[in-house]
Amino acid sequence: MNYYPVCLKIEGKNCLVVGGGGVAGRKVKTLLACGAKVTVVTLAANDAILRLADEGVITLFLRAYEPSDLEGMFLVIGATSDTELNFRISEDADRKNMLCNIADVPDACNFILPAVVQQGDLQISVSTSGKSPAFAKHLRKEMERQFGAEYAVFLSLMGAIRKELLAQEHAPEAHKGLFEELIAAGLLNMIREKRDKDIDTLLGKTLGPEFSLKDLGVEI
Ligand SMILES: C[C@@]1(CC(=O)O)C2=NC(=C\c3[nH]c(c(CCC(=O)O)c3CC(=O)O)Cc3[nH]c(c(CC(=O)O)c3CCC(=O)O)/C=C3\N/C(=C\2)[C@@H](CCC(=O)O)[C@]3(C)CC(=O)O)/[C@H]1CCC(=O)O
Ligand SMILES: NC(=O)c1ccc[n+]([C@@H]2O[C@H](COP(=O)([O-])OP(=O)(O)OC[C@H]3O[C@@H](n4cnc5c(N)ncnc54)[C@H](O)[C@@H]3O)[C@@H](O)[C@H]2O)c1
Repeated sequence: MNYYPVCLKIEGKNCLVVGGGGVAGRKVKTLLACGAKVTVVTLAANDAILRLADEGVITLFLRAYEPSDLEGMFLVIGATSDTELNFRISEDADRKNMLCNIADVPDACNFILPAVVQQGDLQISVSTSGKSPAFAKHLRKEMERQFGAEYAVFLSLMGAIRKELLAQEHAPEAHKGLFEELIAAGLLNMIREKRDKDIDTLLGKTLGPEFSLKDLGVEI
């Protein structure tokens, strides 16, 4: 079976995590990093989760899970040590057509989590379709060595250029060529080697004199 890959926008959305141990803590962290409004329901919570609740960053209910906890939630992640409960959460979510991930129980998930390489706005997700999470992690670590901080700067610059061009006119075909030219000319390498003068020359030649690192507000 093929999983359908997506990038979910969960900013401002209510997301529920059931469980309060180390695994739940990791899921809470990634949900928060994507701007979700996180609620945790758990019998007991570890220090990291208690601290987030004290700081008002998450909503915490220290009690057993109830099906009504799913009301108004965009997605649910189950990370409890109770196998029977994990399947019950999955069935409740299924009845509501909700997104549901139960940590380490692919049969109870309608989405699974990939290993993620993150460098600024660059995200590379690795999934083995559940065949080997350990290998997904291994590839993530290998790629983290390959994709350094220059990719984050490169995407800031490409994003700023693209915003400017789109504001000027809507000509996707013309823009596409310009982006390809910048990439083919080795802009990424220039950033890696901090060749700011060469970058300004390339931007001026390809896009026009009004394009420079300073004008675009990007520091390398
Ligand atoms: C990628 C990552 C993301 C995350 O969890 O956020 C993730 N698992 C990670 C680590 C990891 N998990 C496990 C090990 C021990 C070694 C091993 O078993 O390989 C390690 C390695 C370690 O910890 O070192 C145990 C394990 N995992 C699953 C099962 C059950 C089964 O396969 O049936 C069992 C056996 C439980 C048991 O023994 O009973 C199932 C799933 N784990 C997934 C994701 C989904 C498929 C992802 C894919 O398509 O590859 C899926 C299907 C569902 C899900 O959980 O979403 C994260 C790495 C993050 C990172 O570091 O970058
Ligand atoms: N993906 C991974 O990396 C990974 C690694 C280890 C374990 N796991 C899986 O995730 C599960 C959780 O792992 P953990 O290390 O965080 O376990 P843990 O024992 O530290 O935490 C389990 C949590 O579930 C809560 N809980 C139990 N019954 C509950 C109920 N009825 N209602 C609400 N909360 C309840 C407990 O209070 C506790 O906070 C494990 O059982 C295992 O299946 C996943």
